[in-house]
Amino acid sequence: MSKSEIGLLGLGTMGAALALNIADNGFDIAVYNRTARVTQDFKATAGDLAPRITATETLEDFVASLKSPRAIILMVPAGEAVDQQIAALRPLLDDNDLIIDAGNANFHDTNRRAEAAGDKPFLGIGVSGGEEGARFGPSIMGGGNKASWDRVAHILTAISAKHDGTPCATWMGEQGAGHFVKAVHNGIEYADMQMIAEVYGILRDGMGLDNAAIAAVFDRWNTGPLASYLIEISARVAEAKDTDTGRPLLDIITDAAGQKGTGRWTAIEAQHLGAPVPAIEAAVAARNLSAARDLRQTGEDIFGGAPQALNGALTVDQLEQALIAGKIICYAQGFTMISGASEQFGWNLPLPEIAKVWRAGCIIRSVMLDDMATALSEDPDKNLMFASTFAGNLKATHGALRAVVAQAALHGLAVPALSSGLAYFDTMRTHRGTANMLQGQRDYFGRHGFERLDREGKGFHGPWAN
Ligand SMILES: NC(=O)C1=CN([C@@H]2O[C@H](COP(=O)(O)OP(=O)(O)OC[C@H]3O[C@@H](n4cnc5c(N)ncnc54)[C@H](OP(=O)(O)O)[C@@H]3O)[C@@H](O)[C@H]2O)C=CC1
Ligand SMILES: O=C(CO)[C@H](O)[C@H](O)COP(=O)(O)O
Repeated sequence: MSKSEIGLLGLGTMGAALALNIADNGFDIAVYNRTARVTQDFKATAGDLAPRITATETLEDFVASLKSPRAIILMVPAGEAVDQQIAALRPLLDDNDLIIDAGNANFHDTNRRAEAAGDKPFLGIGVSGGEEGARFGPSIMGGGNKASWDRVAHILTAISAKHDGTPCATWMGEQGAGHFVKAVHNGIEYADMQMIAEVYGILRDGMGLDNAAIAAVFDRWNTGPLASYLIEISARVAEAKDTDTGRPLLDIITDAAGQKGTGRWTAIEAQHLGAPVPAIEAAVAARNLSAARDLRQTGEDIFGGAPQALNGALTVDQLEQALIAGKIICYAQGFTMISGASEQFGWNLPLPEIAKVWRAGCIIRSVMLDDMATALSEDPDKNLMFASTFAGNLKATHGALRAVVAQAALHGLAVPALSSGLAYFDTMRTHRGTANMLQGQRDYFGRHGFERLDREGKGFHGPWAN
């Protein structure tokens, strides 16, 4: 039997879809899964693609079924599972065989694994698009040794999404660069989803729209500047009916969000980098608070439920404008963070290419990313809010964002991501800020010293110093 060009370990939601995508693009692939029955079922249901798939039930057979030098994709949960599989595979592999971690790894882990691999090839690649993207074309953010990327680039570009014919698969930089970019992608995903959820809350609780009407609003927005995968699927979620009860699905989904950690990694790393991403931080906090359902019930019992009807205080068009502004502000934060990491880690991350690779296939794909790619190509170092296209958009929309945040506050409708975005925007257009007070306080209690506007130098103290 002829040997396969590539191997894939981990036939869960993403791995199975990715393996079919690889086979569908004409590559012979060997697969292995910890639970052998899953492998058997996978091959049995692969239909026309089955002849391209070699199903194996031991790691030894898996490795033996691959062409040398081998390339093996891991698609298992982040953390220990990746380390376990690397440890199990390495003794069976030759020194120039390539291991590719294609799951959502913390980039610090990827850096560590790349170090530990030494001269043995190792890549960490971020894959986005959910199950459908993995099956028919994900967005791929590669990281690690460039020569190793080049060995498999023909496969990764073939299986990736295409935007106007351009593959959405790009090498981002050494070591954990690909997983870092994927984490920021997911952080932006969290913020984008949170802002849509906040607007959904206003439509539902503030304006009294039913699910069908909310779906119609999202569908309409999906034909304008907000056109994106997340707006599109929000309409589908809003209109869905539960197959058991026939009730609107949204009405029976528990209001407690799960999370696997990528948004949290992004928020933590942003703090380390000193490149804050408040919209993403607000989105992570909102997920954490959503999970505290009992506590929220206690709050409602004590204070009464917060949401009140808006009685015409806002229009649906203002919500659309607010979401446009919030989205620009949130992406400006994400790209600023990427820029900070690029400098800090010496990665030279290609910001315009990152915007391009997110234009198709991934969860945050949207028409706006095309304009972002253009703006970043013109000046990758400029905060996106200040690029002429987006400055123009913000001038036209920030009034609506302000109205939405203000009316939401007055009517007990929590909008943490939108309001943090507005605060970021206002902070970033205020030259004379308020940190002079912080510096005065720090000097008062700790002799930390301050700089003066009227003199050169550092380490000045207030009159309390003596
Ligand atoms: N779902 C999504 O939308 C996306 C997920 N990802 C990332 O892709 C990776 C896989 O996710 P997903 O496919 O959703 O996960 P699933 O839970 O669907 O599948 C997990 C797979 O990993 C295997 N596995 C779990 N633990 C181990 C272990 N200790 N050793 C060996 N194999 C193990 C499972 O095998 P078994 O059958 O034996 O349990 C299964 O094949 C994760 O890193 C995830 O964050 C990335 C983008 C999108
Ligand atoms: O990477 C992804 C999409 O890009 C995964 O779907 C990820 O699981 C989403 O994150 P979380 O589970 O924390 O919501």
